[in-house]
Amino acid sequence: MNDTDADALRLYGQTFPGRLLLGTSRYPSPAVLEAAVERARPAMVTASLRRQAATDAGANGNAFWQLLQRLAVPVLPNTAGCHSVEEVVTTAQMAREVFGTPWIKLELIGDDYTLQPDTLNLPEAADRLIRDGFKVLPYCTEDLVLCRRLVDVGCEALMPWAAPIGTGKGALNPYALRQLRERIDVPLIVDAGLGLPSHACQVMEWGYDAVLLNTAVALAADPVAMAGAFADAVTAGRSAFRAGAMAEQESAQPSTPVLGTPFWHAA
Ligand SMILES: CC(=O)[C@@H](O)[C@H](O)COP(=O)(O)O
Repeated sequence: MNDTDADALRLYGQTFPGRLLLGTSRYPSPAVLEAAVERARPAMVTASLRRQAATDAGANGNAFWQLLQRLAVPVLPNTAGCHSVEEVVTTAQMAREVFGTPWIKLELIGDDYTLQPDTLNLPEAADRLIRDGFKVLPYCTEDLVLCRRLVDVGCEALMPWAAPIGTGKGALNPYALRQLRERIDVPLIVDAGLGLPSHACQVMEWGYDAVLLNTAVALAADPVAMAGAFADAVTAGRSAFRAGAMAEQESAQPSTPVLGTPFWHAA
């Protein structure tokens, strides 16, 4: 086992080869999506039972399923568009049948304008899914108490947002995200709102375990190149985290200390 294998992402006891997860919506074409996935080699790709419709990326339903199979990347179905616990449970059960996987990205939307998760009902939804045998990755906010509650009901990994979905703003609340990283022991995947590779690198430097993103790649002028840039940024951020960052200083510190007498004055 080399160093990379030893540092592999582990979720619910399963090992993944990378730390970038990619969404599959809003690409200019299925061919571009395929090329972006080949470039980034994501650990998982998300798929929405409800939204992956004929109009999405110009693909019809069947073509999309065939494309997913060609990609040969584990699929993470999501419950995008669900507004109640009952809707979540039904959608997740259908997704399990269709995609043949117990993995589910739990999305329970509480506000249609901000697409903010319904933080009050999320633990109940997660609890129901876990009791039903799902491996649940809940899309949540950076609220520490909510995250603890999700862990309490059995979530073995969480997906706090950086910013609202599709905004590309990067981490809006660095303080809370860093606190969360320090206070929660399960793997944390930053999901939503990352717009630049530097945003992804930053959260990885803070010790986040992975990132999930869609819009920043799909809507880039060159999605394939941007997929590669994000993959590189995630790797760099992880390496920096493992290397251990220096402590910030409040004042200048000479990087070349001046000690003793210069050798040319010594004689
Ligand atoms: C793909 C997916 O699951 C999205 O719901 C996810 O939240 C990505 O967000 P961005 O599009 O902001 O990257």
